Amino acid sequence: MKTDHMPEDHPQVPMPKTGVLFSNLGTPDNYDYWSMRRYLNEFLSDKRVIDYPAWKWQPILQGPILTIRPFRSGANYKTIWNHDKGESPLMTITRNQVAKLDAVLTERFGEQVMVDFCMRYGNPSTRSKVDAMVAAGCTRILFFPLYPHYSATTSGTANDQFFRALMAQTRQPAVRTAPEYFDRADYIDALAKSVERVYPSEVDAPERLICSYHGMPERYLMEGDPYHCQCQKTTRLLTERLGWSASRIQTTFQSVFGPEEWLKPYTVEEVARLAKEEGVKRIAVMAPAFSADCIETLEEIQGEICEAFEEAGGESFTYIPCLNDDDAHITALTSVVTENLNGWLD
Ligand SMILES: C=CC1=C(C)c2cc3[nH]c(cc4nc(cc5[nH]c(cc1n2)c(C)c5CCC(=O)O)C(CCC(=O)O)=C4C)c(C)c3C=C
Ligand SMILES: [Fe+2]
Ligand SMILES: [Fe+2]
Repeated sequence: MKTDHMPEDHPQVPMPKTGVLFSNLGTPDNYDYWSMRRYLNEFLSDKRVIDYPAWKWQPILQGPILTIRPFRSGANYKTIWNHDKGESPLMTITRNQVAKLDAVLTERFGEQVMVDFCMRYGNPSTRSKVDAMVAAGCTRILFFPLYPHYSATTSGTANDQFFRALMAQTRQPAVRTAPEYFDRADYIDALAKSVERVYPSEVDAPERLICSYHGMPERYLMEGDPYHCQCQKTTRLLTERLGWSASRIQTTFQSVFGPEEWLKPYTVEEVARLAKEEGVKRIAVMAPAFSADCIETLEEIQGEICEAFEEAGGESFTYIPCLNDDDAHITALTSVVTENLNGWLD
């Protein structure tokens, strides 16, 4: 943008825009040892994720964990890798979601809105996308962590990284962060529709529907992280929306890491217990804490957790995919965005 009173050598001032920057967890650039090591090192060095003092944790992380885990996790990533695109499913799905959100938001608000995504760990980095938005003229940014539930280990650290990126800006934009949306009717409705696509009514339903949420150390709940309570509420609201009997739908937590007690019951133990002790033969599992399918759903749920159920005597295991780029999901996310742009873009 140029105006008459500007001297010839005045820096270019772009037309002001409003940015909507979605943020997901991040994923390795590849599944080889060094890509995995780089990703896990960044992730597991984050104090919001693992809060032990560095003098105690770093020797363990840099020693045994980053020697062994990159091989193990790399082998798991290889089984789910999107070889055509050369990237992990989390990356492909996040890009597809954000392309749809961009189309809807641009149709609604025109070229004054700029929509993009970044990752908390790895690429595209939060810093690079904040730099790009500011350079493109965004004088306002709505930052949107793509997690339905708030946890300091996910949304909290995503926001931290956003604020770190702002520290580097000469011309800081005005900013907002989007709130969690675990109890919104449109998000619950999107979850319910994903169940009803597979089981149109309770008559068709399996003996149990397991809502398996990513876990975290129990200690974090005691220290005030609201994630556990928000997960429980999502299951309750989903049960009410589906109209199924409450005893058919359960909450469990997966992906235990390290020696501490994590939120319970553990999914892998509960599905085995159901088969062994209650004689349950048919279950379905869904993962409402994940906005996109990823290693934890495609490999852990459909691999390890499914095997635990079948080895314990279970016969039918169905995985209900995450909301990904479902239309109902895009509608729910668009509503959260438009509500949080209120007064900026109408
Ligand atoms: C070690 C502590 C971890 C905590 C606490 C944690 C919380 C947490 N994570 C998600 C969402 C995702 N996690 C993913 C992968 C993943 N998570 C951890 C550890 C913790 N997560 C690790 C070590 C990994 C890497 C995979 C592995 O090596 O096994 C992913 C998937 C990434 C992908 O590329 O597909 C997501 C998404 C939530 C919602 C959450 C909240 C409590
Ligand atoms: Fe995780
Ligand atoms: Fe709780």
